[in-house]
Amino acid sequence: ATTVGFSIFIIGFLTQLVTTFGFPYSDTYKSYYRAIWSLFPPNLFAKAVNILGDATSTPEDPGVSWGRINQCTYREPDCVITIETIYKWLITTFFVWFILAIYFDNIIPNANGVRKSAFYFLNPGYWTGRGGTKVREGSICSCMGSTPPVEETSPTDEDVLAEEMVVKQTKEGDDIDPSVAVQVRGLTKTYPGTVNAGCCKCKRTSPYHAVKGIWVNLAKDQLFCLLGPNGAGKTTVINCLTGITPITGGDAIIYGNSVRSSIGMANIRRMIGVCPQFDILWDALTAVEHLALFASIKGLPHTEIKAVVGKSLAEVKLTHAAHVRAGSFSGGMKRRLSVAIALIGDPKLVFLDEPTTGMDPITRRHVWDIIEDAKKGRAIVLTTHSMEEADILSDRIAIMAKGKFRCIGTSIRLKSRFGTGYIANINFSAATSLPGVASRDDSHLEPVKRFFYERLRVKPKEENKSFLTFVIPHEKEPLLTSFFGELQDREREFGISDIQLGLTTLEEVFLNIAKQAELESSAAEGTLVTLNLTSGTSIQVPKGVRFVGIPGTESEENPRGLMVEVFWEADDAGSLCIAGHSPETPIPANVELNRAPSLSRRASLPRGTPVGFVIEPSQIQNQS
Ligand SMILES: Nc1ncnc2c1ncn2[C@@H]1O[C@H](COP(=O)(O)OP(=O)(O)OP(=O)(O)O)[C@@H](O)[C@H]1O
Repeated sequence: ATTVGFSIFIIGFLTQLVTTFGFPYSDTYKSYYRAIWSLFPPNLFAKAVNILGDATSTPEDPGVSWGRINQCTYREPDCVITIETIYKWLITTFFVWFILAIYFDNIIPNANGVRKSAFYFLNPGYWTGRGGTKVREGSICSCMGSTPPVEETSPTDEDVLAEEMVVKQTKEGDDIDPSVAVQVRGLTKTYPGTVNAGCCKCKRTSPYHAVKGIWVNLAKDQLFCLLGPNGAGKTTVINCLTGITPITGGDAIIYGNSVRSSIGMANIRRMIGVCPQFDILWDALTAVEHLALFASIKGLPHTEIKAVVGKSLAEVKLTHAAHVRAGSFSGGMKRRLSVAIALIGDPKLVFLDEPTTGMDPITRRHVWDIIEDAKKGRAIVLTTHSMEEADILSDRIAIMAKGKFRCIGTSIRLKSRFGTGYIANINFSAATSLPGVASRDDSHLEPVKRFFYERLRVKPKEENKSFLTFVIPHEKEPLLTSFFGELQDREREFGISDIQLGLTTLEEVFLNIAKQAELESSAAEGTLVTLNLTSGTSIQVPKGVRFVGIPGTESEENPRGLMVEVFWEADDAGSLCIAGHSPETPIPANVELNRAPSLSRRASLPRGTPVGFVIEPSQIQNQS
């Protein structure tokens, strides 16, 4: 901006200098030169100053009065322009530049690539406020704007497919269920890539398909949670639904308004509240000033603003900092203020993008209560990396990865479909587990471990002297009633103080889904990570793989070679990384071995790095 401003200043200075020396306001020059030159107001201003100078250079000169603004001074023998004409030109060019500024402001893409069509003003909807024009994205230069379409693929998950069918049916009938607040119809978003325009051609980085066709109905009075690893596309979905970034394909209908239409988007903006992922606050404004500003933007009557702001501040526990500038707030205080801004003015739809990031546990729970209360009478879309938050607040959850929904449903449904089963926690009474009382070792655990193994064929996942944790697969479900009945009857005999049975956690579901997505994409793209085996060697394995065969381990004793189970965890950024691996075990006899690399980009690997071969989990599970 500084460079542009400085350039305009230099150009203005030069053109005025040229005007002062007589160009083009004399008979020597054609009239169309003067017309073109006069389109730039500083040139006219320079000419007007010249005329005034000529009219007042000596005490005898008469000057310029209203009565003589249409007359030239005697110092101008070739009188081609008067002060009156200059006034007319200045007024006309003011309107011309003003209209052009509005026009270019509409058609030049903003920071997020949103723009209107070049002929938006020809659409009657623009003037009548009905229908509106289509919101466009990308540059007005065609070589910069074209992006390849997203490849259409059917969802592999039955619930995601069922949701898509429900939306498609209502879309065809165009009668949206009144309980639906938002209907997302095949939303796609492709970032066009960055462009470097050379003198002859455009150079661009490849486009990126951030969202690849999402179909979903979001109900009123419910909180819909979007989960997914970093880069899954959650924020992009929110940005598309709030009009921050234009959608590439599909549509979304929010309370009857399409996000593709400029008027629809204007209506949507009036009924939504947004807490963006990164706080957009003014350092110089206080908390009260922020809330009062947003309350008046949302159209709250001035008489109510003070009370509403006070209530909002109390809800997010910021009353003590009401008159403190936001620039001196801690990260957690800024998030709370952003949440309060999103909820002010009673919006019908609220987007909360990772609202509790950086909050301490007490404040976080308090904000959860606020969000829970806020569900009444509105729909909420939440993204979070906290599985606890998702579990507590969500009515429905969708897990996204690589721009697609991988699963959708209630927390219980996801846990029962994608979790490994049930978790049983067995706590032992103090008498048996306290050191020095009954036993110093953990021999009291053995009968229970045996009991679990004999009846359910499961070994403990975690153990210490006072508790055992078992993961029980779904397929053992029919045995569980009698099993736990018997365990309860023998509680005293085993020294058990407490038995807890629950579904596996949402975190486990999340990791399973993320792993599956990583596996798919690594197969397609060739993403490999190094697995350092405890035996000392290293192999490359596809990200997210569970069972992997180790090349070069075939021996007389183990003719099929050895394999390991790889354990994964999410790092702080939400990406999958290796947490460890199981001991190396012989590959079972009837596992089908496909040693051919399934990866397309082996050439990019360091030379001589062995690549583990993937063994389908179903083949291993069939063994047990
Ligand atoms: N303006 C942009 N131009 C190009 N690519 C972008 C742009 N914004 C986002 N992306 C890419 O789109 C993908 C999805 O990004 P998005 O921010 O929606 O992910 P997310 O699921 O919200 O991640 P996080 O959990 O880290 O917030 C990422 O790979 C990101 O790099």
